[in-house]
Amino acid sequence: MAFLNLFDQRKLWELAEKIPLEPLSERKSIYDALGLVCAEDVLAPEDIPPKARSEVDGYAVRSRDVKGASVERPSLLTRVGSIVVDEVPQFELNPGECAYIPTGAILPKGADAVVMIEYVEESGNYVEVFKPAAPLENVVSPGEDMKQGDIVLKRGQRITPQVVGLLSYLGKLEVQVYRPLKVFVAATGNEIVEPTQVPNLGQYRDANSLTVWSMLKERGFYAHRGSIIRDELENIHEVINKATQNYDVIVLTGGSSAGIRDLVVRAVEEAGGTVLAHGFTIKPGKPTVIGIVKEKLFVGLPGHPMSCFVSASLIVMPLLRRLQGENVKPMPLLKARLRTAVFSRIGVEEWIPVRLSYEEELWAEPVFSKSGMVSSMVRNEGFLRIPPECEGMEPGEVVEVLLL
Ligand SMILES: Nc1nc2c(c(=O)[nH]1)N[C@H]1C(S)=C(S)[C@@H](COP(=O)(O)OP(=O)(O)OC[C@H]3O[C@@H](n4cnc5c(N)ncnc54)[C@H](O)[C@@H]3O)O[C@H]1N2
Ligand code: MOO
Repeated sequence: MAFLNLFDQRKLWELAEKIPLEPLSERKSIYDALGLVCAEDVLAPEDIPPKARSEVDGYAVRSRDVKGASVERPSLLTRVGSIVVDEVPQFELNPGECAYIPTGAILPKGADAVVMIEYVEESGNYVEVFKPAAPLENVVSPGEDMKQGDIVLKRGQRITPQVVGLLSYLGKLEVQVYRPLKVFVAATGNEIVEPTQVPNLGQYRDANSLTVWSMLKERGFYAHRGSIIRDELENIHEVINKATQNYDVIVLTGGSSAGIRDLVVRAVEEAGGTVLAHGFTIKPGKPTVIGIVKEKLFVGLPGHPMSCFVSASLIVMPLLRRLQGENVKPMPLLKARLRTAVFSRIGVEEWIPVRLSYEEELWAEPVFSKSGMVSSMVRNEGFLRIPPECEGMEPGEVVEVLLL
């Protein structure tokens, strides 16, 4: 009987270990690498900054000279120069001396702090300083940002816009990245028709394969959507077999449950594959299938649109990102106070769509939803987590919410 032994979704990485996919890597321009996963440790080629640099517009000083300075008892210094932002100062500060310095410029020798321009008054060659400056105040020391040889980007880190900026700053214009896994996605179901078609009564347009295809593309995977597959064992296993020739991952939606038309598990076995898990401890998303066919990953997602989306978010995307070489961190959960009571079944981690509002603190209001409803995918702003050991939660309780 199906679903007597549910796989604990929190042990997903144990499944990942059993999947024989090794991502290949290639060198790419950093400007074509956004969203991909870094396949090397990138080291800082030199100390950054190479010389002490001012963080503000002000006066470079010797901190000792301005110790105890105040409006009543300013320190009087001699201005011996004015530094230009892209030049190395050619003079040194002796005791009692200061120099104008703009934000970003290199400090002259002898200076160890900068006083912001707001706290000084200049008259002729003299400068009155009304505020003390601690050693290194308003200064970035040599190598304080990055030391030569520091790992600034780790293998497994995703190339974000910030990473593109950092690598540009370092002049590292190419980076080794993992090649995106190639994923084949298709919907199964005799009642499912193409989005371009007008459905008859009892037919519905395909939402699922396009939700998953979009999620994959958003995360930088190479995703191809195949045409809708009829609920016939022969058809399904033929599509799986063919897809294993060109793709690393095959994702089918629908037919994953226990009904007579739910043929996905049988099709995996017919294609010579092994089912590693059928049924997970999450709701929606329970009937998810994970298997291996011809050394490729097979995923069967539930047909109910909400279940398909939740399973794709909590199982498929983390799993594929991990197999893609990414160092995947647990998804961050927000704390919110629950508006109305929710109930659940022990042993299952339930995800309830919620709307969020802010009244002194964050509040989560459950949104009415059923797994088979399509609008629930969009009507919510997050998912409230009911832990497996919990039967429900009371109004006012602090709960965890995932933003998807
Ligand atoms: N006797 C049992 N019945 C069901 C169980 C169970 O444990 N025992 N589990 C339920 C759960 S939970 C889910 S989730 C669904 C999943 O079923 P399937 O994966 O077999 O999905 P289908 O039967 O193919 O479709 C379900 C539903 O979703 C609509 N659908 C399917 N594909 C699409 C698509 N691409 N786009 C939009 N909508 C789609 C389909 O028309 C059906 O209404 O099973 C429960 N049953
Ligand atoms: O687990 Mo199903 O995925 O609730 O609707």
